Amino acid sequence: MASKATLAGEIVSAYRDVTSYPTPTSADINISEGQATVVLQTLWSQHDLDRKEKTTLLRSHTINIATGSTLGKLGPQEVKNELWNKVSPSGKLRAVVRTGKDKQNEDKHYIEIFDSTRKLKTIDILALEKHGKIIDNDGQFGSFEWSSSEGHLLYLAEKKKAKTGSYFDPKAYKDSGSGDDDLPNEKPDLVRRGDEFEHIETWGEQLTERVHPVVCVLDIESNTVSVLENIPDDESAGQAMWGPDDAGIVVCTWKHSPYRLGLKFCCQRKSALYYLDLQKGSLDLLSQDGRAVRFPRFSPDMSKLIYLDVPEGGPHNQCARLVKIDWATRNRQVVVDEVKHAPDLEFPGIYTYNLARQVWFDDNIHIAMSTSWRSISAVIVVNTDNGKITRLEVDTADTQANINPQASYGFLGVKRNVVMMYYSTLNQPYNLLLAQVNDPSNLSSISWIYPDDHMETLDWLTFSVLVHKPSKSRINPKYENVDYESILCLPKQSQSGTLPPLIVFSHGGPNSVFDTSFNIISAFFCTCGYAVLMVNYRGSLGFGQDSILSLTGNIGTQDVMDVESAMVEVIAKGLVDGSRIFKFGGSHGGFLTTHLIGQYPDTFRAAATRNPVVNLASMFSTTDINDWIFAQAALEFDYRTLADDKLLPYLWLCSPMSHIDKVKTPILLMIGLDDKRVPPAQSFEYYKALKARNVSVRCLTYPKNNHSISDVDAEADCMVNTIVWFNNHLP
Ligand SMILES: CC(=O)N[C@@H](C)C(=O)N[C@@H](C)C(=O)O
Repeated sequence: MASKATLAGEIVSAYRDVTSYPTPTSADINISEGQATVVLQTLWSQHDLDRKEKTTLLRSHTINIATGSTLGKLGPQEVKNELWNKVSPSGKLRAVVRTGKDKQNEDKHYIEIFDSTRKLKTIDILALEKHGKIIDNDGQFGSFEWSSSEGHLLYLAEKKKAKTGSYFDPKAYKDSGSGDDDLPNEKPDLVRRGDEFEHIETWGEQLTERVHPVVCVLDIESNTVSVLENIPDDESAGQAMWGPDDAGIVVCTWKHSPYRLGLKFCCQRKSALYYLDLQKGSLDLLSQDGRAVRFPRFSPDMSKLIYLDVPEGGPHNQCARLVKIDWATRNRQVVVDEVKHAPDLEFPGIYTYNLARQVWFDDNIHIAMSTSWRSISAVIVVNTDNGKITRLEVDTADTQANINPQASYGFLGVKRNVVMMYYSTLNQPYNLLLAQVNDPSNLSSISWIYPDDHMETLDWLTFSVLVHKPSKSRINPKYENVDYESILCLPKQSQSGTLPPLIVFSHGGPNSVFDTSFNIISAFFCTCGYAVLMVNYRGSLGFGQDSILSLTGNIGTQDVMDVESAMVEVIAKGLVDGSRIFKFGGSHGGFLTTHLIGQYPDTFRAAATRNPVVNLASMFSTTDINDWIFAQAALEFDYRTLADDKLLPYLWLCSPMSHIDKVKTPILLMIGLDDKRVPPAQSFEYYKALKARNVSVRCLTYPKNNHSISDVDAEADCMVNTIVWFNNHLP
């Protein structure tokens, strides 16, 4: 791999290198009772820079679980146009949701059923006109589940939309009964006249196609679809699962009224977990009032249901509780509570944006999941009877395994006690690992199987995790003991012995976290000769709920100073060149970037930022999550709240814009023109203010890109331009 890339061609090829490593996204295992051979199928995501898209790759490993030997490998092969692909509980059938277009270029969704030798049937599902598009595995609403009898499929789809037309269209009628229209009731295909331009509320950033998801059941025998009607019409449904004996379903819902607030990255939204009894048609609330819910999962014997909850409202991601419902009694019990403070390496609580579909071991007692544990992504096994938590990881004393003690792990699922995971580090791309764990209460002597040869270690990057204690003046009096961390990545030492320039990288959220997993951006910056300091300032996930709460009401000061002091500590170690410092980060990380160049105008050579929050006062009325501003500013929010004359001065003072007159640092602004979270106007406001002050600013705009600017070509352009911008400002 490259040493230092400086020319545009070298930078591009460095980016190609670091994006050539795929990331595992899901796994499925086929294992028959009593058999030693398992077939592990994994899906991976990889950038294809030439096709300008992310490709989904399927890999298949046949493994003898007793000996650990890999008997065969297939793939990677590309998977296209599949929304879901799921094997039935017996392993005999497979259901696929496939997308396509017809000759008129209209969207098609097909459900295809296979057995082991042939395709049994294809159902043209949209042609049935029962609902809109089927929802994919979007991490928010989508689920796709075989019934235990294998006769039905449960999934989420958009509610069927009424057809709308113009007042001037002779074929259009209005069915609301309020207008002056003659409405032939027998008309099967009503078209609502005059509603064609009605505003449609959506679930916001990255969920702009989600309006009103409903639960659907397909009867495979008769090819008929039922849309379940017992869920209140004012609630969108998601994450549906079959209950015991297929007699009902459990489902999460999110209320529409008074208006929808964005759901992406927002685990605290008002929501409920219900049981819908299909025979009685009744709907029972399972979750606790005032708690926001996610990820219901039944135990294999269907006697227990677990899910995660956090308080409703407040910061957008928080320490979650693991809750268990005993199905027979419907008794609800908190298995793992919120952790307020976790000194040193103690368990800091549960933090996750996702939960694997298969989390239960066969004993119906233990579950496994990924969670942030300070700056590491860990896999934990939880005893749901007594709440005992054990970390599931490779024993680093096992020299044969040769795994870095700071490695991050991700959990893919468990089936018949075969656990599927992956690990990686900042200098080692993702590797699979697998183990038979017959006694989940004893994780001490697990024989891990590595289905692939170990992925190479990238010798041009080294990293270390640093702990930072806030200095006396920076201690938060309400949360005195909260510390924080950063991860320092160093590029290969230059032959001349000169110290590398440093990029100070802050994450967004602010309630998210950097971990030691392989990170394309940091690897890329290091290949280009820069050291990277990834700062998990107070407020990051994985450090206890107190850390999250310590930041509310202190954004723009506590987080800014945490980042600046971590940087000063690292410079003092003499590992980086303190005279060549750069700042990078997006969203709330852009808020920190623009704050830092305003509050420390002589520190940074240049800065680059993606969709930065620059002015809370003007963002309030334009973002899909106006409550975010209130939560982070520790102000009460209800849906009627406005940024009025009392609040505006405060919001202004918390904002980077209030420091604009001090800014001297040249800055690159990268803007997703379809960003609903931090609308483009934020960056344009900053751009104009800098132009008017004669500060060097360059602005790149990415049409059809949202807040994450994650289209492959757009992301690549951002990364290469960032390094070119920094290189141009190196002395
Ligand atoms: C909750 C949320 O989306 N906050 C944004 C302001 C933000 O910082 N987003 C992060 C997750 C990002 O990196 O885009």
